[in-house]
Amino acid sequence: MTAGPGAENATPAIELRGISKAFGPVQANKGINLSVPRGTIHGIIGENGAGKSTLMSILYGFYRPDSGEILIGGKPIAITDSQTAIRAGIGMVFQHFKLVQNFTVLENIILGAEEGPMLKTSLGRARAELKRLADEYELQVDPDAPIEELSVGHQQRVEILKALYRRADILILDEPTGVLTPAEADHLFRILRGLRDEGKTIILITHKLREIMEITDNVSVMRRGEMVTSVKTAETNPAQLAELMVGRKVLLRVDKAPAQPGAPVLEVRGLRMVDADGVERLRGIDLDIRAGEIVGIAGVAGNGQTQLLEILGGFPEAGAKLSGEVRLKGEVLALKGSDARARRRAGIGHVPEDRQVEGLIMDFTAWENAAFGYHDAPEFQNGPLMDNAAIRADAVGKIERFDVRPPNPDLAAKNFSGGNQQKIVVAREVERNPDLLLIGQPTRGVDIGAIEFIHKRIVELRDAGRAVLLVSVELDEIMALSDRIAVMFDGRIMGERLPDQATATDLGCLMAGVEPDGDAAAAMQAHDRTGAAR
Ligand SMILES: Nc1ncnc2c1ncn2[C@@H]1O[C@H](COP(=O)(O)OP(=O)(O)OP(=O)(O)O)[C@@H](O)[C@H]1O
Repeated sequence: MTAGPGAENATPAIELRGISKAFGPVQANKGINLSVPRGTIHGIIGENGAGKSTLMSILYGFYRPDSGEILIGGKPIAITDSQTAIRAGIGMVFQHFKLVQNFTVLENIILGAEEGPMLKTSLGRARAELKRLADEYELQVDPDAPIEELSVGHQQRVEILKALYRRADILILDEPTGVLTPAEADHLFRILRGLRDEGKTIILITHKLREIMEITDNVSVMRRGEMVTSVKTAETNPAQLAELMVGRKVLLRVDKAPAQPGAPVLEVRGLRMVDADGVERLRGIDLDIRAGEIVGIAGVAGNGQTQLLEILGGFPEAGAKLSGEVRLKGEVLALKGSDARARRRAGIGHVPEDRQVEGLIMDFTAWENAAFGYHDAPEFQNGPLMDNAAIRADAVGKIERFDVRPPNPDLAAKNFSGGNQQKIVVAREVERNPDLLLIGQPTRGVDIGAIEFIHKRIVELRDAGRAVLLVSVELDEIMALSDRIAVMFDGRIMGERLPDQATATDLGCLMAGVEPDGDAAAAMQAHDRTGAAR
């Protein structure tokens, strides 16, 4: 890939010199130097906790560096807050969007821009400007739709539009494709290339080496707070980047023997769910998982996978009406009410899709979170009391075995990087050796070294004769891990495939609600419709 037109310009768009930042004993950034040429897409990669988000938060004025200098367009600048960053032409699209959910698209776009260049614009002019940007950059969204009614892909469009509305020249995107469907990710990349080609500078943080190879001009690698190297993308390859990131060779595929399925562990019959608004989310699910097998559920987010996992895990949405039958090792599970702890006691481990909301209590420490849901287990009791020393000792072992960084059991969950938070949840659930492991988006936001590790643990659990239900929007992950693939669309299972017989096109059609023999155009339309749904 060649660099965009502005790449020859000698003054870099961004230059960081000797940036350092510590959080207590953790040195998140150590003397970072980085130069990003104008009109290029620059990838930043690194393991979880390497310091990428910290560095970008410094650039966006969220944190002040302890030392070092920032130059934008060759001029030194003190970025004391995000308003200063915005005035310097920097826009940021966060991993967890910062939109006001019950405001409309237009309201979100103008919110906070009052102090910016659009100070005196009327709402009418703002609307016209939004339409112009949306047309020019193919970022169509309904200006009057409340954010909460948009799919995540469309919410991300709003974030990008918001930055463009503020005349951002430099756009930072933190893990932008983690929540997108493959089609949405392709669309995003087309937009980023367009922005680059008109001279804007883009920084892309991602764990996906495929994306780095596909879209970036240059890539910088961080490791343990330091900048290891910056290279031209055309002059490197995924294996080399993986090694630079992790400091050792990484297996970029899953190594597993054929499954040897045993007796049924999970049997789901005619499971239906109507949510509190009367919308039917599950329309009669039949699904079996046997001991020693991994069944992967593929599908575009929002087609009922979340509800299925939540119901099986024992915490259905409030007000949901459920019917059908679920058996675990032959025993019928009560569908009424919500009792995640009872499900865990019955032998169901659960790594929820959204670790920050359902998997962890963010203000609690790592050691408390490592036992969360199991704290009433006999080994954690001392007479009538909880044995905190035992819980803590157990957590220390998990942190060590799962290489959670920093290995500090007393740190609050919120102060770990996303990938390390995920390791805490996975360690807690996998190490209980459950009969059935429910695992949703296990490697979202997780670095490749840790992905390799988490995938290995899942396969080991299977090889120990356990059943695994995997839900992931990453088709690669589904194909690599599953012994059987079920595709969900609109609350139904559209079909099942064996991974060695399934092609991405075949699965893509089923994910769009169309039998693979069906009309391709209808498939695409259906796919677009699901993209717009929640
Ligand atoms: N507010 C904070 N308080 C304490 N420690 C923090 C804080 N923010 C970040 N850290 C620590 O700083 C280090 C760098 O974290 P950072 O989020 O920058 O990593 P990252 O490379 O973006 O990781 P990921 O890929 O998982 O998002 C980590 O060890 C993290 O635990």
